Amino acid sequence: MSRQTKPMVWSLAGLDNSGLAGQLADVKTIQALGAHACSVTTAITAQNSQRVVAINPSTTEQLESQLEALRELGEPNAIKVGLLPSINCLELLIDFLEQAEKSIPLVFDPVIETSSGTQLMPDEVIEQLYKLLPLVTVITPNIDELARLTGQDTKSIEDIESQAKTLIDWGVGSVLVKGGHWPSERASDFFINRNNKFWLHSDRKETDNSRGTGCVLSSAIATSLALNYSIEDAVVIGKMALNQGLRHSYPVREQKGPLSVKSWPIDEQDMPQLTKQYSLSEYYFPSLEKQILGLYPVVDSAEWLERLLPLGITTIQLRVKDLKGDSLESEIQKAVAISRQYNARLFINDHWQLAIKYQAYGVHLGQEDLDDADLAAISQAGLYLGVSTHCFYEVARAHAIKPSYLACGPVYHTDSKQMPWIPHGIENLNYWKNLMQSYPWVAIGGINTDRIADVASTGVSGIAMISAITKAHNPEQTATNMMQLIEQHRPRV
Ligand SMILES: Cc1ncc(COP(=O)(O)OP(=O)(O)O)c(N)n1
Ligand SMILES: Cc1ncsc1CCOP(=O)(O)O
Ligand SMILES: [Mg+2]
Repeated sequence: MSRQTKPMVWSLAGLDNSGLAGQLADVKTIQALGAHACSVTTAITAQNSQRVVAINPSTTEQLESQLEALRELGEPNAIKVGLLPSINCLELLIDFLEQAEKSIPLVFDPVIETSSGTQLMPDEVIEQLYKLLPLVTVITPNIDELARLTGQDTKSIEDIESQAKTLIDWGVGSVLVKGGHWPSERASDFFINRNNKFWLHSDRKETDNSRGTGCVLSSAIATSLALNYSIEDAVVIGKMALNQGLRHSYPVREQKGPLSVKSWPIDEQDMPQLTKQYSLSEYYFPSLEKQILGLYPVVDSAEWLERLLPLGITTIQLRVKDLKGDSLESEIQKAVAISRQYNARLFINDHWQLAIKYQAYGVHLGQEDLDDADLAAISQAGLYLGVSTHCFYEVARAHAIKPSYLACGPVYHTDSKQMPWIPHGIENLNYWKNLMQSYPWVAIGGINTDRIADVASTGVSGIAMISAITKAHNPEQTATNMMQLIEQHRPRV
């Protein structure tokens, strides 16, 4: 008997008996992403791809008994809320959430109308929604629903941003405005909460079979929250599930059919591009193509380059945290000169202006560095770019920049830098590398002689480290051993 426990996600939504949208779409998505789905059916809607035949809201007794039965199973790890067809249903949900022992992540897809134009949520419920909003972790309106909820016209990108902010002011934790119906080249969604705001862009998928997109997106977000992902990661995973679902969508009896989510995201083509402003950048960073970065020491002085480059190391990073002004500039200038002498790829950490000034090979930037760096200037100067990533949100952000490599860390525990991240381990390193296959990957964090064979076996392009070399008893000997181990263990293609 398997003892594996799965998180539990409730779909509190309307049943669409044609299986195109609503609760059946939710349940299929939740299960495909690895959680256990439970249902509280708020209405039985009789529909097919052409029309809505009837909407039969569940009675108070039916709702209460479903909640009672599920409550005895234990509180859910997340709830996806869809159609709320009556005031009773809204009030029972609010009571349940207020009486819950802990705060339950709640994703609200405010389905007001079907895509064919039939109103599903009565006006009296829409008017009372303000009572639910402070209990909502994330709401996922489309443009029409955003306009209806805020009572304003949504005519521009600025309107989307300011109306989403209005929902935050009314107490919602986060808002994801779906841009699927917005007349733009890409399908771009806007996210905002009190700490962050960004856009998620994906190419539009040419298909008529797009029934249930909102249900798939919201239940994928709920499942990701149940699996303990942050809200930023959860919306990226949600968009990936949606894109995957669209790729596998199918017609039903030659009529418009549903999306089909098959599994946890495993394909780079489903990864959205994440930008802080609406527009996507148009600059370009050089590709490393088939070049293998190999052993990639991260050092804090030019003197280390003098010691390590004669060993045949081809990639190195200068990461200076304690110098400023002239002494910093002269260290970078010296390091660039030595790297040229050995024809090595020198990445400068953080100090992109000086990297441009002295024409280093490349720059390595973390996510915080990206906020201030002039990426257009780095690109124009022809420098290679490496970007640190730790999670879905950061990978999506890096994907919008298309750097020369992506770094994944910490792979193991590290004492060289304080970070909020749990180490990825080899399994997650493999996941990221297999997911984003068009990029060379660099592994970093806690890598040493004992662990380097496992890391090299993943096929990453570069293996970066600080302490295993700079704190070694004999750094030159250690680096030489590690280069041999990489050579022995890296997969041959
Ligand atoms: C190869 C490589 N990967 C990750 C980092 C970390 O960069 P960053 O997140 O900017 O943190 P600091 O190094 O600036 O502390 C790196 N330097 N190199
Ligand atoms: C800068 C950095 N970024 C992710 S892990 C790390 C530190 C790597 O140092 P070490 O190789 O000593 O663990
Ligand atoms: Mg940095």
